[in-house]
Amino acid sequence: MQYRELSVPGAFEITPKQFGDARGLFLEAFKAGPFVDAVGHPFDLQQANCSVSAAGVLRGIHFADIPPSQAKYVQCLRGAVLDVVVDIRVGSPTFGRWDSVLLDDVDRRSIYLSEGLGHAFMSLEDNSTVMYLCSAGYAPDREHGIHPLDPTVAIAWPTTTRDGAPLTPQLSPKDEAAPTLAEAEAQGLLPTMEAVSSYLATRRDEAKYARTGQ
Ligand SMILES: Cc1cn([C@H]2C[C@H](O)[C@@H](COP(=O)(O)OP(=O)(O)O[C@H]3O[C@@H](C)C(=O)[C@@H](O)[C@H]3O)O2)c(=O)[nH]c1=O
Repeated sequence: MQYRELSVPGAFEITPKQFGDARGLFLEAFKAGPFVDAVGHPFDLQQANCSVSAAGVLRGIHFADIPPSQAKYVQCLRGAVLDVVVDIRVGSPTFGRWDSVLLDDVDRRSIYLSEGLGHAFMSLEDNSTVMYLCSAGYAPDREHGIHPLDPTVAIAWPTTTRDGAPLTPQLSPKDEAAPTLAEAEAQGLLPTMEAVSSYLATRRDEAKYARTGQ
């Protein structure tokens, strides 16, 4: 299992080792040790989600108020999605930057997004099945969105499926009505880098105390 930090700090691509045999294959989908080594504190599992999406479905860009926000460890069990992380932390040196990982049933990668980051994905084929672990329970009143087609963020969403068929983005009414990044910032909805850093420092201190007693 290999962790690679993306160009948005706090987000990682995780590539598992797959063991194929006559029966099929096996892989470790999540492991606590490598996670702590890469991220600096344990993953606090509070909820696991699953969504199934037709080709072209575009979910996000979503984020939750901090503290505690909601960190996510995402994988695609069937089909393929382009999974995107957006730096929406006001004061971050990489504010507004996005990065992506192809999650599919071939390489079976995961992406981890720490607290305070924006998350979105587009399904690249029918029935793409995404499973993700969350560090906090769903709190609808604390969830927010940014329009995934905001031209300032300018995410390069795929225009075709893996087979080359054209894709039309399909958004929920809630995501269609979401503000741009600039509007969300003006409305005071975005997390600050300071709040994120302070929350993560507490998580790391707690983890160190649990390990060493000091
Ligand atoms: C996210 C969520 C939704 N729901 C319900 C609310 C609603 O009726 C239905 C669909 O919700 P949404 O339209 O918000 O689903 P969706 O657009 O798939 O939202 C998800 O998008 C991705 C990108 C994320 O990062 C997730 O955290 C989550 O925000 O499911 C829950 O009961 N629990 C949950 O944790």
